[in-house]
Amino acid sequence: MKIEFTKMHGAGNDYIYVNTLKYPLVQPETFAKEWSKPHTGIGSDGLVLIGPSEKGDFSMRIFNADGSEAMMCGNASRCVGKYLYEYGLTDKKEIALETLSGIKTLYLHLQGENVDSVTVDMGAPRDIRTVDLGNGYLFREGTTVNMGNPHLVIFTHDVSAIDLLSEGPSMEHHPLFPNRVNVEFAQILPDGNIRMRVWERGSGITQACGTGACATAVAAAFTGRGKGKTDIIMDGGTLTIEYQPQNDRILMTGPATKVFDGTINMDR
Ligand SMILES: N[C@@H](CCC[C@H](N)C(=O)O)C(=O)O
Repeated sequence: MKIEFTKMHGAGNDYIYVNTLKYPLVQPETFAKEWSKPHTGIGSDGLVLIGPSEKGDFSMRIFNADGSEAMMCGNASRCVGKYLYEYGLTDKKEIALETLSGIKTLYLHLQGENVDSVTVDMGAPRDIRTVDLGNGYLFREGTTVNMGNPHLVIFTHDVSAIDLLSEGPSMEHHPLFPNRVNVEFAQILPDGNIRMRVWERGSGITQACGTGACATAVAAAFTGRGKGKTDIIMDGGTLTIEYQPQNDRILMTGPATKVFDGTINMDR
């Protein structure tokens, strides 16, 4: 049996996308782990399943590279919009996407026949709090924001100086977060935009994180560092985040890029 997949990325956050309307996958956790490996698999930050929905137009499920399932993925939601439109599953330019953290509305921006970028209504941030990380860590304080999935945002004067490989896991597994957490290190730039580097729960260092970019903009506003519409500049690209506290919602805009199509031979 063969399974077709598409490799896509949003600002460098790369996933393997499978249309489960065509290829229903059992045990996606195992495939997420196996296929995400860089040397022996396809290489990715995880696996995304595109499926049917009774509540929206389509659904999305997201599995990290370690096989754990996440409730939401900002970068993948934009790529799902591109996939649905360009592979002819819909001709809508406004799509209701069901995720484990509710319906997210995608607004597709076309260039000719192709989807160039997507704006996602990410809904309302929750659980916004200042937390004391305690002694024995590089940073004492952080801000938690739940964007459907949990984030810890830590502001610093120089993100380039952070050793992500050691600071990331130490925060992901901090006792304050029994379900682990995604970690963003953020630096406010002179123009008010934000440089951010991320350690993702279940996937490690990634080039970008959509929910993390939203969490960073919210944390900046919460701690008096923010502005309404902010560019979050990550290692793999930039997302524009518009936080509207009065409407309790966040709009995320950014690119969606196809890398290649492939086929996996399951009989090998
Ligand atoms: N890359 C994502 C978030 C993916 C899930 C995350 N690692 C989690 O476990 O919550 C994004 O773009 O939002």
